[in-house]
Amino acid sequence: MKAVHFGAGNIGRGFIGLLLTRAGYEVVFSDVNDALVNALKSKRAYTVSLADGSDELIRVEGVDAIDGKDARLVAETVANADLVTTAVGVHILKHIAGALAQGIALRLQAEQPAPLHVIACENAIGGSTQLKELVLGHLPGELHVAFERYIAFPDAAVDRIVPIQHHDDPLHVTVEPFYEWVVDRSAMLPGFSDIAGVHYVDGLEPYIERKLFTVNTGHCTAAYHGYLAGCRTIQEAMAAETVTAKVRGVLDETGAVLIRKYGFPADEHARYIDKILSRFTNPHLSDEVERVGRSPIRKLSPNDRLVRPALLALENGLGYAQLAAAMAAALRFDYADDPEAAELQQSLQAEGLSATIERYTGLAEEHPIHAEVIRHYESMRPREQA
Ligand SMILES: NC(=O)c1ccc[n+]([C@@H]2O[C@H](COP(=O)([O-])OP(=O)(O)OC[C@H]3O[C@@H](n4cnc5c(N)ncnc54)[C@H](O)[C@@H]3O)[C@@H](O)[C@H]2O)c1
Ligand SMILES: O=P(O)(O)OC[C@@H](O)[C@@H](O)[C@H](O)[C@H](O)CO
Repeated sequence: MKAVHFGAGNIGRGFIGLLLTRAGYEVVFSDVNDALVNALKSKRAYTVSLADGSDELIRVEGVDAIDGKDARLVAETVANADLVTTAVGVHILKHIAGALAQGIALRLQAEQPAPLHVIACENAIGGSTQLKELVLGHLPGELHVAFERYIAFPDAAVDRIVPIQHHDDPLHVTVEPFYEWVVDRSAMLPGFSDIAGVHYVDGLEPYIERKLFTVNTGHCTAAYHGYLAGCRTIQEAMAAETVTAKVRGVLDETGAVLIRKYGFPADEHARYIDKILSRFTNPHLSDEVERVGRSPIRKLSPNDRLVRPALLALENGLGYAQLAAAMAAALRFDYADDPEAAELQQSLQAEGLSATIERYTGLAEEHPIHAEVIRHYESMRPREQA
């Protein structure tokens, strides 16, 4: 069985590639980073270590790579694959959709096309569904019926903390021991053999919302407040009581929303939160706040980890003050090397606070959460300069 995986980065190598090879797939990575592609092509293997204090090295074999800039090669590889996965970043999906569509069009030329599953492993609600819409936009109308019949895009939730890597070996990756990959079975075609290690469910929404609004809401809260407090890593941020209180605060708010919406038992959800907090403080990981806070425009967008749970809280008469404080801290994330952070700072300067909140969060000036974000923003100071 052959899988094409878009994105040979941290989660691509440290989670999806590792799990798929263990499940018996040959994995061809498609990436635009020439150094990564060349190293994978020449070594056809890489190593993974677990951040658990052990020295164990896991060797991943049965991998190859192709140049993601070569659309024709990508399409041919997709045409002959049994599975396609992605971990490129949700904002990059539009850039891979064209070559993926070409590969799908090639498959659909066969008299009896082989079914294909495409699973986007991105931190987003409905990532595969978003990719499906992008791919459909590249396919002529006469292929749409066959496309719906033979190509499936089950949504997924993926969870494993993989920081930016700093090793001499550019392919080596250190990952936390914990992992979870949940896939929506209801969107799959008949006859698909389960991938060992994947948890299939019939409704993904509770899983993706629980993951995004707990792991990722808590994580970005630690990153943004930690950044303002001058912390370098999430581990440092979680050692600061003022930051952990804010992380606990947002997780209480999202927890109340999740319990109300999905009926998770409160004690079970409390254990889920504790487990996540212990993952953030893993002493064997060093995860920079700039990685976890990256792309603040995406993180402030209406359907993502801050605004969406705050809207759900408001709708249900629940609290959202700490979520609003995390949004305010995101607006103060002035890390110049992050293009989205730079754009936000520019908008704050040029348009002012209220217009920036409205433009990027979708919360209009008269919205109660908007006022709460302003209140917190004004009470915060910019990052202490080193
Ligand atoms: N790192 C984590 O802890 C983690 C955990 C769960 C989910 N995720 C999600 O996984 C995705 C990837 O995150 P990451 O941390 O691995 O990022 P990363 O930057 O390490 O990896 C992304 C890779 O995609 C490649 N890429 C960019 N444009 C491409 C293109 N057009 N075609 C092919 N490849 C392209 C990049 O070169 C890079 O190697 C994101 O959506 C992220 O939210 C990350
Ligand atoms: O990848 P992002 O930018 O959506 O979020 C940053 C981190 O919170 C994220 O990568 C986590 O490490 C990951 O989602 C854990 O499963």
